[in-house]
Amino acid sequence: MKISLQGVSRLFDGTVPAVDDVSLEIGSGRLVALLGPSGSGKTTILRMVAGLDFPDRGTIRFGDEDATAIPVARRGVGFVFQHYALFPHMTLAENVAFGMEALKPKRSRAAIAARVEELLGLVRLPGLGARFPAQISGGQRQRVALARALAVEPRVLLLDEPFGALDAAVRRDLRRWLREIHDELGITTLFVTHDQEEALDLADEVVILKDGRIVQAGTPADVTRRPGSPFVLEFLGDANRFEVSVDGGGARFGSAWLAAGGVPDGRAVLYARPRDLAWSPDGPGLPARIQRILDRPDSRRLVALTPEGASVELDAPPEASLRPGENGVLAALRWQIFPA
Ligand SMILES: Nc1ncnc2c1ncn2[C@@H]1O[C@H](COP(=O)(O)OP(=O)(O)OP(=O)(O)O)[C@@H](O)[C@H]1O
Repeated sequence: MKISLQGVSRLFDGTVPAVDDVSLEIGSGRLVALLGPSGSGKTTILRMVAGLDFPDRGTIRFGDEDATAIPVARRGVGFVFQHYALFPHMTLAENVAFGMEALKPKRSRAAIAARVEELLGLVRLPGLGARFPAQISGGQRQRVALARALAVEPRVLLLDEPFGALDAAVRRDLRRWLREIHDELGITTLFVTHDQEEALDLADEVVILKDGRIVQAGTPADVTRRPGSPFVLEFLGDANRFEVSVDGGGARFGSAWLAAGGVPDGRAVLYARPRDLAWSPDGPGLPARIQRILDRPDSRRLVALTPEGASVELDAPPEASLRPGENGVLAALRWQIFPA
């Protein structure tokens, strides 16, 4: 089921739109993430797709059908929200069966019981139907919430920060698991998160929002390799920012000359992520001094200070023999320049 939004706006108080002229297509069977800072309009878009809220302008189509004014009960969507808790007084099986009792045509009790067991198996919790929500972990509860959302055979699955309340390791596990389930079922899914890593790991396509507008959309590879603006570049991950001056297609970076293709002459901003800078004892680049060395399980990070007092972070190979206080140069391996 393809979903399309055309020129959708939502004004709550009539002044600043929470969602501002958003046009977006979610291809059938795709998993699309809405990513943006707090207040950028993600939840409002999701609620309008669900039929829990309605646009002031624009249309929402499900396939060829105009769904803009169809209420939630007739829209055929399943949702999982961070705080859309399971019913605590019901067993897991009763929670999953909850929406199925209202399905038409009516299912027999045996058919419902069989489907509940099948769904608990799908979310990798077979045989736990008799337990209560308090007797399972937070991660398992969100898996049951997904089984409950799937029980009504939705045409579309909507997830709003479903793993937001869980710790980092559990979130990573659930992310992989959700992707597997999605690949198994192929159900069109819209996922809201403010966690860049989650969106990039999980989605076929990432839609980045700011102040109710789409600032960039594309595959994870597109948006990370070709961020269209300083906002997207900074929002997607750690980046060092240097003020430079572009002159004749290049910019000076210490003693190095870096290409600035397409950027007009004048003041500009150069960005380099920690992995895009290398430390070397000498050679072309920006002079700096190592201030701190941060050894982490998956990387080694240097914090270096330039003579102007700017603090720069860069990755270094774990085996390099380096010491705080050492002088050297920052060499740029990859960079991006935007007009200031
Ligand atoms: N019911 C409402 N009445 C008035 N303003 C609202 C309402 N719901 C949301 N807003 C406003 O709309 C804007 C977008 O909110 P929304 O919840 O969609 O953002 P979000 O990107 O999902 O944020 P978060 O990540 O914090 O959940 C915010 O400025 C918010 O204050």
